[in-house]
Amino acid sequence: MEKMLIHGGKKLTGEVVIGGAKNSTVALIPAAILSRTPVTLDSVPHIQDVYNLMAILGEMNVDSDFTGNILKIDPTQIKKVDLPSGKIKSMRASYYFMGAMLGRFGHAVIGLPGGDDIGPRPIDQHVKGFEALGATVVDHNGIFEINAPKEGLHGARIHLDMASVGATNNIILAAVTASGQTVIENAAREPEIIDLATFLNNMGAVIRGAGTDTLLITGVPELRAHNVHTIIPDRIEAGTYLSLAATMGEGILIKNIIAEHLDSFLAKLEEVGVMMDVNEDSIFVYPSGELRGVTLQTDTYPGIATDLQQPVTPLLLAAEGESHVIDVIYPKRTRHVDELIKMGANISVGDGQINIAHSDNLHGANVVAEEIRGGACLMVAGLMANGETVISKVDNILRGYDRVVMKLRSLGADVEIVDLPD
Ligand SMILES: CC(=O)N[C@H]1[C@@H](OP(=O)(O)OP(=O)(O)OC[C@H]2O[C@@H](n3ccc(=O)[nH]c3=O)[C@H](O)[C@@H]2O)O[C@H](CO)[C@@H](O)[C@@H]1O
Ligand SMILES: C=C(OP(=O)(O)O)C(=O)O
Repeated sequence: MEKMLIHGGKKLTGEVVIGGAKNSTVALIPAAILSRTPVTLDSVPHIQDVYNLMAILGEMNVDSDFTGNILKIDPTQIKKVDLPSGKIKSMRASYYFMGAMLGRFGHAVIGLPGGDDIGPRPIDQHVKGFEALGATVVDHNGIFEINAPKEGLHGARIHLDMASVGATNNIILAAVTASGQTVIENAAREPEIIDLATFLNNMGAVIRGAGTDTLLITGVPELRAHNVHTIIPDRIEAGTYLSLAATMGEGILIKNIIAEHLDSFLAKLEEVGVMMDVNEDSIFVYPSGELRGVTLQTDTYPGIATDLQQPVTPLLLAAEGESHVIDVIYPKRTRHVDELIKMGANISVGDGQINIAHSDNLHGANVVAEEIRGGACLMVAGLMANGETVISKVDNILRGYDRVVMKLRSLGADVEIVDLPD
């Protein structure tokens, strides 16, 4: 089995360039099938999720070519196919094919991945949105069959019970070609939603209000791509390298960052005592001096992303005093805690929060990346720990971190992917 082998304890220096946002990319690729003309995406990250989405496109007779950072998608020969199993079950974001196929064909059969790795992830708000647009949705034990009425989808007013990123994007995908106007209230405001809306608007869609909590969508008959769309930088990848740089860096420049997307996280890093120069599209992180424990609570955007609470944990282990992490989005996102304890970390879960005490003697261990950000946390901890760390289920890291081994090695890390028995 492929594992990540780390010999930790080495100080790191140099520069790293952040890739395109995974959470934009996994929405933009399904969105491409709404176009009647070929689509070109730039700044596409080299991550397993992209390769899996390309395989799904292939099943729909949609050719794609990924060279350098450019992904070309040709949906002109697309075929309406049901996707109950296979690659579609390899990632959560497959659910975007529901909205995209509903918008393109008025019909979708999509199997969703089972098992929860960060706590419950219902899609009731996606379903509520599709139904409001006139569709019928039947759940055949995890395979969702969705059909538009004979006359096609119609605009509707939809109030989301929570500001769900996935539901907001999925409803956008279905509504852009519905007849009439759709209003999404309590919409998610994440930058990746603005990226999707920009991409669709450039193809002729009419979406107003992206980035606010109210979206107005006026349906158009069809979409056509004309321009290359450049994906926004991955703020979660950036936050992970910021945490690493503050923990183990001897001066690291992180390039291709939109600092505004990380505002609340950067403020928290400053509270910890991290010294940074925030420039127009890069951040330089100085070697850390004294670091202080803090209380960190996740929130929807512009709050601190749940996807950063695990990657920042090693930094909090390095800080003096106690830290507390409260994840209100995914309270059960704690699978990294037992693994960190194997490495000698003083960390526990209790009272609905993660309690972290200063741990200055982390040691290497055999640990498991049960999910993407838990895996990123173990990777940073492994780089910090003395001795050898072996991370299994490394595919969970590789599915969302662009060329991570190459990037870490360029900073001087001793890290490689190796084939080791379980
Ligand atoms: C591909 C992608 O973009 N993934 C991100 C997206 O996931 P995803 O879009 O799946 O997350 P949501 O924003 O939908 O989930 C937020 C919260 O709402 C709940 N909920 C959501 C939908 C629903 O129908 N019913 C419901 O109860 C979820 O259980 C969760 O507690 O946003 C999450 C929260 O920022 C991030 O951790 C993920 O990295
Ligand atoms: C949970 C995440 O991703 P996904 O929604 O793709 O599972 C994540 O990126 O942290």
